[in-house]
Amino acid sequence: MSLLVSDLSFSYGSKTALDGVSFSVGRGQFAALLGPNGAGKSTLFSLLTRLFVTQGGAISIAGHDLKAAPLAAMADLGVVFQQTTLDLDLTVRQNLRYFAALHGISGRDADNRIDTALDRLGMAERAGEKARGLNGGHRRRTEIARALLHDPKVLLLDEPTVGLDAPTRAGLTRHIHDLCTETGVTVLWATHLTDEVLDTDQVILLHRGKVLADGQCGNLRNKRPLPDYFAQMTGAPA
Ligand SMILES: Nc1ncnc2c1ncn2[C@@H]1O[C@H](COP(=O)(O)OP(=O)(O)OP(=O)(O)O)[C@@H](O)[C@H]1O
Repeated sequence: MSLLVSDLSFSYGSKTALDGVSFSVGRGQFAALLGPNGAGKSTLFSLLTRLFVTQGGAISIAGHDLKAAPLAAMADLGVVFQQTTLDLDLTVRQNLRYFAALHGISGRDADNRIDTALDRLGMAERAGEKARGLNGGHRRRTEIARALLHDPKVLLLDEPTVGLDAPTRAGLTRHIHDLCTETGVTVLWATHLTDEVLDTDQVILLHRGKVLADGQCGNLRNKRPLPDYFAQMTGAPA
């Protein structure tokens, strides 16, 4: 399994945010972490990215236990945070070069990786543009390209389409699905938007800190529209 989460729990003081969360995602799988506001998605991402320290349970990334082998685990992890983290005064290529350098990648190797990543995201022609001049969708693509530079085996995206219009959202969602198929990268995509999920995707339905359902979307929804299934399971509108 590329991503393994076992019996994970986390509390903010007396407030339980995650309660015995377990799931696994296989290589090249697109998994949607679906949950209404307050379900615990951001807390889970904070634990997966080591912003928070795990209180109970375990996380394994590409076979590396996050606690026992944090550097190896993080080397196989790419992350796209909800808030943009680009330097708007730098060009797309400069933003990516800076990140590559942080990973010890420089020179021709860095440039080759940057070209490949930008090409994959349909951003090759924008390499010389300042990030400030890009629209929201292209900024997101730049961040995804950046997250792929070090060839991670697992890519986490925390509500990556927030603030984007419908066609841009659809394009980005399609791109990431293609990426799974073409490169074998494993994706965990947090969202509360059911139209970003395909029937062949794995759905991990999180609600009030617990996994309510985990399976292939088509099987879970069983011919019902996904928003109906989501609403029935969580009591929240999709
Ligand atoms: N710093 C904090 N202190 C106390 N409770 C918190 C804190 N951060 C989150 N919570 C609570 O923990 C639970 C899970 O929150 P979390 O932000 O992980 O959910 P989420 O699914 O990411 O929601 P959203 O989509 O609104 O970000 C919620 O009940 C939330 O109110």
